[in-house]
Amino acid sequence: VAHAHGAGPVLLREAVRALEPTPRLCAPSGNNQLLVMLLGDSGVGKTCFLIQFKDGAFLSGTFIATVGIDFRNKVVTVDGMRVKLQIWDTAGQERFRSVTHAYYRDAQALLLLYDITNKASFDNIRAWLTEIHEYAQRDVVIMLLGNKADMSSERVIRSEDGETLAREYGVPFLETSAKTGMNVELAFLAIAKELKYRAGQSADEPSFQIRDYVESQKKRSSCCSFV
Ligand SMILES: Nc1nc2c(ncn2[C@@H]2O[C@H](COP(=O)(O)OP(=O)(O)OP(=O)(O)O)[C@@H](O)[C@H]2O)c(=O)[nH]1
Repeated sequence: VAHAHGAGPVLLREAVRALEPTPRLCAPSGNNQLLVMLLGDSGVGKTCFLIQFKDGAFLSGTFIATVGIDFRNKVVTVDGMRVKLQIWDTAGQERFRSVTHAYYRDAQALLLLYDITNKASFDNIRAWLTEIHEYAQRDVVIMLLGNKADMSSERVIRSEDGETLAREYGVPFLETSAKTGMNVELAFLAIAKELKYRAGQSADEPSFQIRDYVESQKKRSSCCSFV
């Protein structure tokens, strides 16, 4: 019997879905559809992050590990233009890597998550970036996200550590919470803006810097720590 996230027998839903073929994902159908992929270790909160963005809800309770790959669509408005995001939620578990690798090359943007309460998930970010450089498009937009920022009492990775790592790799960084929704929408909007800017870049358009945009828009805390 396989185990989900090393924490008990595989739940029925996972067992059933494991028998299903990997879903066929649509290729981009035009300039207004963007393919975004969520990556990171198992348990960092990728599925919850996507559900929070899509439905404004948080799935608490039993953790059901994603099998292979899943996706959701959401339309956002960026500078007055409707953009359809097709967001692929990948399984963080090692045993599904060969499945998810196959999809990297189609993604225009990658949200790479770690869990601020889990040091291993942060330490593994370098390995994830190595995989990204091996399998993804060279000009893919990458954003580093330190998720579960609501769990301040269990924090083991300081915000500065996330910022330093992101700076080293030249990618924007945000701390997020799939539970409270902190910075969740901002992460997707920043990516959509960056991709739209790249696609429509013209000489008279003021230059858009995703890192400056994220810095100016982000919420530093999910709650009331400075009140
Ligand atoms: N407090 C808190 N818990 C979270 C947050 N995000 C996810 N969780 C919890 O973390 C656990 C794992 O979340 P998932 O979204 O299933 O993790 P995942 O990264 O999709 O895992 P895999 O599918 O195995 O790759 C669940 O029990 C969630 O309820 C968050 O922002 N804050």
